[in-house]
Order: sequence, then C-alpha cells, then structure tokens
Amino acid sequence: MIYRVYSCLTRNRPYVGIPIAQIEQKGIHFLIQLFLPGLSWMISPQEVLAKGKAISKTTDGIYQLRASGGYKIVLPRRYAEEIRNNEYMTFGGSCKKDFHSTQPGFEAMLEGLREDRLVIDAVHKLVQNLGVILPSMIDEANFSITKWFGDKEDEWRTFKLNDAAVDIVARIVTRATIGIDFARNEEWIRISRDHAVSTFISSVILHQVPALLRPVLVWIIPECRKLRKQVADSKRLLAPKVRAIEEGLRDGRKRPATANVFTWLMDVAKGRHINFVLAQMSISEASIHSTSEMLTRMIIQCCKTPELVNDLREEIARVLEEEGGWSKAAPYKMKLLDSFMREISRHQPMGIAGMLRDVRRDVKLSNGVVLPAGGLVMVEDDGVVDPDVNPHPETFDARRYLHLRQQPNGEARHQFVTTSPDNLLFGLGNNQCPGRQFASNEIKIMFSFMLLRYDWRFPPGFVLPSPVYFESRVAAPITMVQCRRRQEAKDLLKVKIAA
Ligand code: HEM
Repeated sequence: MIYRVYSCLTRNRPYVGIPIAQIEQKGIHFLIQLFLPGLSWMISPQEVLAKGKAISKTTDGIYQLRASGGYKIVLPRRYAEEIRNNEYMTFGGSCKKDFHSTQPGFEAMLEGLREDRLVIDAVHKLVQNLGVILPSMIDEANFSITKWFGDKEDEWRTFKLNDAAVDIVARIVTRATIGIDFARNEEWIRISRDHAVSTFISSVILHQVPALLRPVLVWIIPECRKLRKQVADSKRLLAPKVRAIEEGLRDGRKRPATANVFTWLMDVAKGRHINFVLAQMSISEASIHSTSEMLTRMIIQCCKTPELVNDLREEIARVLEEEGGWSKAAPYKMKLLDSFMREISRHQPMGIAGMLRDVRRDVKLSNGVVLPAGGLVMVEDDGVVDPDVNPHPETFDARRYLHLRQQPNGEARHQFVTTSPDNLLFGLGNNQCPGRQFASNEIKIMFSFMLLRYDWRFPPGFVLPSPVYFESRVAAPITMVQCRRRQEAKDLLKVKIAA
C-alpha cells in the first residue's frame, strides 16, 4: 500500500505485462529500500539481472527492473542491432528523464541533449582536430602528471588514485577544449571535476521525492544548490572570453584562428543558437569521469599484474622512437596498449547494461513485444562475459584483442574504440559515443607518461577494495597507489612533437 502511494506520487510505475526483477533485501538494506526503491539495482545489479533472466522465459528474455530513476525495460543483447538506429529511441531522451534536465542547475546536461545535437557536432569537430590539439594535450599531460607524481627519484609517494586521475583528465580536457589559461585555473578545474558528480547525486536525491515537490525541493536540497552555483560560477569565469567572441561576431571581425571549443561550435552551428558556457560544461560532464575511470583501472591492473608493465613500456617506447615523438599515428600504433584497454573494459565493464534509450512512440520488436511510448529501455552488456564471444572470459588477457586484430578482417573489429553489441562501453548506433577517439588518445598519452616515468605498486599491506556498484561499476574511490620516478634510458616523452 505504502509503495503504491509512493509510486503514484513519484510517477514511477512499472510497465504493464513485463515481468519485474526484484530482489528481497534484508536488514538495514530492507529499511533503506523503503526510501530508495532502486537500491537493489544500485548495489547488486548482477543479482537483479540474474533474477531478470530467470523470470523472463515467456517474454523472450525481456523484463523490467527498478532503477533509481524509475522502471527500465531490459532487452537481451540480441536486440542491440535491431534498435541501434531506431529514430524513436534516443539516448538524450533517457538522460533527460534520468537527470531532471528541466530543473534549475541541470542546464549543462540539457544543453548536451538538445534535439539539434549542436554539442555532439562540436565533439565530432574536436575529434577531427585531434592532430591539431595533440601537442597541447601532451604538454598538459606532462604538466599535470609531474604536478601530481613529482620528479624526484628513489622515493615512493602515496596517492588516492581516483583523485589524481580525475584532476589530470579535467586539465587535459580543459586544455584541449579551452586553453592553457583555464587548464591552470584551479576554480575552473574544481568545477569541471565536481559538476558531473553533483549532477548525479542531485538527480538520485530528486528521484526519491514526489514529482510535484521537486520544483520546490530543488531550491532547498544542498547538492542541488551546489549544482546551480557551479553553473553560475562557470558563467562568471568564462564571461570575458564569451563576451569577446560575441562582440567579435557582432562586429563581423575575423574569427580567431585558434582550435578550441568556441571555434568548433561556431564552425558547426550553421544558424543554431550557441551557448558557449553550457556547451563546454556539457562536454566536460560527458568526458571527465568516464575517461578517468578507465585510467584508474589501467593503473590498478598494472599494480595487480606487474609482469605486463615491461611489455607495455617497450611498445610505447618503440612507437615513440619510430615516430620521432608523438605523431598523429603514434596512439594508433600502440596496439598492445589498445588491446590492454579493451580487455580492461571487457573484464571489468563499467556498465552492467548499456544503450539507455527513451521510447518516443510504441516500438514493436521483431518478436512482437511492444516497447511502450514513454518507456525507458536498456540492453544487457553481457557479451563481455559470454564464452562464445570471449573464450575464458574470467581470464584477464591483455593480448586478447591484439591477437584478434591479426586475424583476417580483425583490424577494425577489435580496437578500443570499436562499438559492438558484444561490448557496450561506448554504446552503439545513432547515439554511440562521439568522443571515444579523443578519449582513447587522451588515455594513451596519460598512461604513457605514467608508465614510462614512474613505477607503480599498491602501498605495502594495502588490500584492493572491491569495485563499487552504483548503477554502474567504478573502482573503489579509496584505492591507494604508490609511484616512484624512474630513470628512463632516454626521455622519449620530451622529444620534439612530430606533426
Ligand atoms: C572512456 C571514456 C568514455 C566512455 C566510456 C563514454 C561512454 C559513452 C556512452 C556509453 C555513451 C552513450 C552511447 C549509447 O548509448 O549508445 C556516450 C555518449 C556520449 N559521449 Fe561518451 N564516453 C567517453 C568519453 C567521452 C568524451 C571524451 C566525450 C567528449 C569529448 C564524450 C561525449 C559524449 C557525448 C556528447 C555523448 C552523447 C551522444 C548522443 O547523445 O548521441 N564521451 N559516451
């Protein structure tokens, strides 16, 4: 009864005719679940999925579960291809619902989800400019990695890995998209790091309160207030830059020749309205934590399996030597590193399900099941553990994709940035991640610096905590590592950047 009332108030009702995967929680979790009905999906998603598979025999493997933002229909992976380009199913629509994007404070999220896809076009432009921005990305990696990990040899230093990774990524993204002044502006970097986290926390909190009260409570809840302050502070910080651009546009002055987010937005806008601040914030929001999470896992893996480190170092050093430094082709030629990255995304997937989609009008699947208009859908990301797709899926094999790339037709199919129903790290189809090539290059640059310049290990006696599940899976934020500056035979990272 209480639950029915709650469902009505929060407007979170299950879909008719689709079985619901529910887990009985006990003890303290039982009590928490009364206030947080999506708890099981947050903390034990694999159990929920196993339950879903078990109860969906009569619905061709389709079921629903209660996520923090409401009920979601889960499709088996075989439907990924069928829905990938369906024009009535959008990623943006699902984010709008998940993240309350119409409430004050969520403007950056809303900007990235605009129907006219301006920000996505700007991200494509960023990727086309990868060769141009490479030198500044490398310079920023050098600066921020030295800042965090130091330059003194023979001394082990201890860090919370996630803090360092998020900060380094935020600086490189800012350097690539705005410039050195903002990459070194501590206030801007702090906001860039924090905004995505505040957005996530605020949306989870708001989902737990009745829909009618949200427009009022959004002004009171401390995390939501933080969110609005971050937007206001970003506007204040970027105002002089934006004013100069807008005045220039009004006076018909020649557009600045610099490659940055402002010029990319102007290049792709073609009459669409540009909000420079929100567009930049939404790019930071999409890119920082996903990329830093990959970097974090890669360093953890190096601490877990140090025998891999020399081979990775050798490949990076060889490629940089052959290329005479960081050329545009260098990241592509680091194929063992690429395989290592893809294997990490397979062995420790971030999402348990991917391809989140909002259904705009009824969609009938090939099996006759109708996905109802207004519904939220996602696809199981279990190809990564399917032994028919990945033999011995429990084994971490850094060379798995290196070998597969060498098979006939394997080159394009097994790269880190390749999208496929068998690994939904970057989604699939119309809404697959447009920034993945940028992320891949950025990760390779950061990791090369970190591996060639430093040795890595867990602090003596440290026990690696299990990953944390919170709708997706992240390395435990309390993970500590130690690093020590190495003596390189030759500082390949400092050699002249080849064009
Ligand atoms: C390792 C890092 C990253 C991961 C794991 C990641 C993952 C994803 C995923 C899963 C999606 C949804 C795809 C779908 O449902 O089909 C997505 C969308 C998106 N990503 Fe990424 N991403 C990463 C880095 C980036 C970067 C660096 C940028 C920008 C520079 C970016 C910009 C976007 C945008 C704008 C979308 C929305 C696409 C749309 O609505 O059509 N991402 N990303």
